[in-house]
Amino acid sequence: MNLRLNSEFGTLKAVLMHRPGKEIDRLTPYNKSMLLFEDVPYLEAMQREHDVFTDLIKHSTGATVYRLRELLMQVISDKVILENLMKDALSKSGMSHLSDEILGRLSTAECATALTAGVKVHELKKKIPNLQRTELLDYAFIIPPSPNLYFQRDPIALTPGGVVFSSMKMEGRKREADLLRTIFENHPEFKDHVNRVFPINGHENPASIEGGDIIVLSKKAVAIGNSERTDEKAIYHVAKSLLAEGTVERVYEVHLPKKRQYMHLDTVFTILDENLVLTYPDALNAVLQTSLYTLKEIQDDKVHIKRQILNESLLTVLEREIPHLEILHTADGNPDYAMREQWFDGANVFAIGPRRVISYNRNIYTNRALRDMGVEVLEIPSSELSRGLGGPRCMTMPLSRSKI
Ligand SMILES: NC(=O)NCCC[C@H](N)C(=O)O
Repeated sequence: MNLRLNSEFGTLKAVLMHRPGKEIDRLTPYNKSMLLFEDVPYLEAMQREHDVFTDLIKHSTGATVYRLRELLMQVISDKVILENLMKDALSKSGMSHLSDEILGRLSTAECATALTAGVKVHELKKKIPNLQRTELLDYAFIIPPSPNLYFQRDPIALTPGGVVFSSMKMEGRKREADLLRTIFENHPEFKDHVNRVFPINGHENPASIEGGDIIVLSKKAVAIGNSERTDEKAIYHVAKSLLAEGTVERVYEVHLPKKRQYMHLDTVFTILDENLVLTYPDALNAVLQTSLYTLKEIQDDKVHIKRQILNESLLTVLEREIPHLEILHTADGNPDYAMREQWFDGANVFAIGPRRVISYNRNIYTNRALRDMGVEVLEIPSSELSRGLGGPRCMTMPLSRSKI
């Protein structure tokens, strides 16, 4: 599988998803904000909604749906990989020294759960009865949970030039990128197809970037949101690496308001066809300052890029990149409904093919506007999935699409 994507709307052939699991049950009214949720979801209902979503993708496209948990289990059957992941997960609570003891008592499936849903002290005491660490509270996490894992769009991104492994901004999501990177760099199905664009050197990188901020405009152009989650430093490095690779010729940095409802660029607009974009009303006209990175020269193996501040709206930029551009506004531009539906990711539909999208059923005015425009809209239930504030695009990581 060639891990590069040239469009946002080519017919879907393979996608990575994560069915919400025990990590969701870790959310309480007290930790939900820190873990980036608006409410405490009802896990079983959430799983039912997610199953509808997955089945719909399979039946409407015939695409292969890869499951994060299965890939993780396959990868951690290698003891060294598991040890590294476990030590790293425990390091956040200063407990790496417990790694061998934990690994000696947990099955592979239990390890996968520990790495995604976290582990609490009282749970560990059941497995390791002589663990008497009085300084630790029974209900404290020894490994923190990753309840946002079902938003597979964010820990990794595929571009025309290769793979970006995110460096997540928020503490509650940092470990997701480590899991995904370990999977893609070690799983036999993927490891030989990863051309890593970011991070460039080693694991540690102080810059932050999340997949939801990366939108492929065409084979030659990529837009990256400078947002609540993604900073200028990361964009610079990704731009440099992409431009040096040579497929992409233009990288746009789009400044977004640093607000939760616009947390990533894909909360503001998505591309549904070669010339159709769905967007929150006026977002493209707003003063979203945009910079353009292009390649200056490569001399003695040193890559030099040029950054140009563009005094034009994102709309003008998109019109240049996407010939005959048509713009569709969420809720057909009605300000109240657009605002309500923006909160539940109205613009964040998932394109499974040209003018074919999967959308939350709750965004009724946006879905109506899409259908009026001739877009096929497949709806999924959204009472629980939406409590984490992310839509169908956020929940999917396309790995392969038909070429445009
Ligand atoms: N691409 C996206 O916009 N993803 C949604 C992520 C929601 C998650 N609760 C977060 O705050 O990171």
